[in-house]
Amino acid sequence: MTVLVTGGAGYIGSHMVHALADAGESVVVIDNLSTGFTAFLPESVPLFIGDAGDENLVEGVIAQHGIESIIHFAGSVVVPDSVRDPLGYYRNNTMTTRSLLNAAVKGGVNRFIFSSTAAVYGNPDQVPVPEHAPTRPASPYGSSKLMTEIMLHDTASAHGMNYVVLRYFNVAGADTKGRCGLATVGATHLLKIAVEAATGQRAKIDVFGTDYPTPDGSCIRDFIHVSDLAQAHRAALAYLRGGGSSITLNCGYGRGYSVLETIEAVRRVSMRNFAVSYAPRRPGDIMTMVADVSRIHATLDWTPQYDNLEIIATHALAWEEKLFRERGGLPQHAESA
Ligand SMILES: NC(=O)c1ccc[n+]([C@@H]2O[C@H](COP(=O)([O-])OP(=O)(O)OC[C@H]3O[C@@H](n4cnc5c(N)ncnc54)[C@H](O)[C@@H]3O)[C@@H](O)[C@H]2O)c1
Ligand SMILES: O=c1ccn([C@@H]2O[C@H](COP(=O)(O)OP(=O)(O)O[C@H]3O[C@H](CO)[C@H](O)[C@H](O)[C@H]3O)[C@@H](O)[C@H]2O)c(=O)[nH]1
Repeated sequence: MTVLVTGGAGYIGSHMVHALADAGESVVVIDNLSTGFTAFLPESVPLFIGDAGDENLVEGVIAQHGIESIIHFAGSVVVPDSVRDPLGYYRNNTMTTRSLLNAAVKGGVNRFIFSSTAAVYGNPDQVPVPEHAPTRPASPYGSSKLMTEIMLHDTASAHGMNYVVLRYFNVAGADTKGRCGLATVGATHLLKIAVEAATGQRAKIDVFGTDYPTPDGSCIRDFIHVSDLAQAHRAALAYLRGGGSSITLNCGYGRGYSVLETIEAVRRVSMRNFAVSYAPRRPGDIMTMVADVSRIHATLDWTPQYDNLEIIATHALAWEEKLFRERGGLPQHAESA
């Protein structure tokens, strides 16, 4: 009963690996380390450094380790990069998953959990967004994930596989034991930028757009703590092991916070009054993105532990302070100090 985690050395994947290992599961990782870190992994977990789309590698790992389920995080994740390099995103997200699925089918793996994204919805007509909302991705990143969802659905129907697609909303926070967190150089996530400002690595944070028709004029997001997200995957695994049929689920808390509220939360928990400046809207931003979470709660045995913006901000800050200390107090990017 071994679980294969692709992209297990990355931000979310490493939390998944720790959650599985903490629960006594047998787990192996395939990661090409393009954006991952070996230091995030427990020493007891075998790491195969290679491509999740390398069918020979995957078939070998499936056979050698008796893989019963695959949790697939490996991929490229930066929305603006996908606009510049759509074919790179279709290769590393869509084509890689096609090869991975082919190896899974050949190896007889019939449980598959896939990291999808709220970006598949594009600009939603209704908020909170239910899973049956129209999918109109506004970027090649979102399209590459939606194409993968479709491919997974067809493959599962043809080959007796069951899957859970998890559409993540805004993932944030870090492991409470400090074992892993967001360390990607150049990450642009709001909470990451805010904690970089709070630790003095940035002179200020820009708020992209304060003229939206929202209560305070800034965009609204549904933040989910990365450790709760990992536990949602464990619940999805239990659901599939219990004979659950294929399903797509939103992963969020179902509650939105504005960009300004989020920055205020980081100021409060850090007790540092870093500068905030108002900047024009960021092209392509969606005004309000909040998950309808009724289906995930009706389907999975999952109770979030960290559904609180200040707790998420506290954990993100603690992780950033650790990274900053380890770099000897040097900012992540020379240009941002
Ligand atoms: N972070 C978010 O807010 C967010 C939101 C929605 C969905 N997701 C999805 O979650 C997954 C994980 O995202 P993350 O934030 O942890 O990103 P990440 O970049 O930290 O992790 C991706 C991991 O996959 C590895 N990888 C990339 N391509 C690979 C390949 N072809 N073969 C093997 N390994 C490969 C990288 O080295 C890295 O360890 C991605 O599929 C992403 O699209 C993330
Ligand atoms: O320095 C910053 C950074 C972000 N923002 C704002 O904060 C909000 C959130 O931005 P993020 O970049 O943190 O996240 P996104 O909502 O754009 O995208 C994230 O969530 C999506 C799902 O909703 C996708 O999964 C995507 O991969 C993931 O990065 C946006 O309004 C953005 O304009 C700022 O104002 N200043």
